[in-house]
Amino acid sequence: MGDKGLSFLFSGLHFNRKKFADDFARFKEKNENEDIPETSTIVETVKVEPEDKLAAGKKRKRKEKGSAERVESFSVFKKSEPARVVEDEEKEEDIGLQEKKEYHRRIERDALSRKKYGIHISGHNVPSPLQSFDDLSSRYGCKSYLLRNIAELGFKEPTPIQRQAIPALLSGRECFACAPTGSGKTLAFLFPILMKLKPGSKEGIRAVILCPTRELATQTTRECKKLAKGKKFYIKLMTKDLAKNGDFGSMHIDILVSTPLRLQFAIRKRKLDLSRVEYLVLDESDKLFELGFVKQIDSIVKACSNPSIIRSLFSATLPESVEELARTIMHDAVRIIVGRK
Ligand SMILES: Nc1ncnc2c1ncn2[C@@H]1O[C@H](COP(=O)(O)OP(=O)(O)OP(=O)(O)O)[C@@H](O)[C@H]1O
Repeated sequence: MGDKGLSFLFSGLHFNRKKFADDFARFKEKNENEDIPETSTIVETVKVEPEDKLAAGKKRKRKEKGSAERVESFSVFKKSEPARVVEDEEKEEDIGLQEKKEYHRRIERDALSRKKYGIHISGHNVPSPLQSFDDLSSRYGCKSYLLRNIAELGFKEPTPIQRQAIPALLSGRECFACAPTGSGKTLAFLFPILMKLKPGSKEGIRAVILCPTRELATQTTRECKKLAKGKKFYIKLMTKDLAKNGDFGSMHIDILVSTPLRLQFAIRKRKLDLSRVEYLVLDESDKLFELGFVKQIDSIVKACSNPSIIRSLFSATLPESVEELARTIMHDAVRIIVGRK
């Protein structure tokens, strides 16, 4: 480092080299030994440059932006961050609060509606009952052909069991429904099946409806066909002949209606495959038990091995045996009782 450099920094100062000869020599020696570029030495010695540089940098920035803006933006930046967090939290709280309010309003509305129609439920998070058949399109995107068919059949309003069982099944919940004879249970389980299944699929049987008697099975098949009018659903009634001689491997069936004995026979003797069944309905389950079909039902439930199957039990009365079965075969079921148990 030359003397020029030093004298530039300390210009205006008189430096007595004689008086400080020793210090000067040591200072010079140190610099020469370290072999560090001049500027670094100055930085090291003066030890103010980093701050100065920072200040200079800041000044440069300040100049570019203008001081008023800088102060403002700085203070805005400093204050706005925490403020935004608070705002966000408040917003979230607001949304949370609104959701909670909406949730409680819905609970109240549902409770009033259920009271009005004599619907009693148990199970967690039970979907709202239908206010009208129109809810099916607004809430569940029901196809217009189904609503048209219902209108053609002269059904204007859903019956109480339909109001609660249809949304439960459409929400993918297993369902255990008890309502008096003639209260429209058939439509309550057929409607969600027709809404959810793709018609004319070649995947095999995807819905099984078990009825305690041949007459009831025939009646249910007829009703199902009426409701499905306009869509190419393969809806089959398990007749005696079909159970004995049916070539189920080459047959298209979407929905199968049967009595337990015939169905069990077809499973055993005709290798009927029920592994793709998505909906299994035990209609008039109280009668199914009265007639002693426990063993057959058991093997049918086993044959319907699809893990995502939705099982439902519909019944006019609720004996302990039916409740017991419901508990053993259902998961997270919604229990619906219309009127008195
Ligand atoms: N929403 C509705 N509005 C008017 N009539 C209806 C409605 N739903 C079903 N029905 C009619 O009510 C009658 C009884 O219905 P359904 O046979 O389904 O009753 P159920 O509860 O299954 O009786 P059961 O216990 O004898 O099987 C049928 O003629 C059916 O077409």
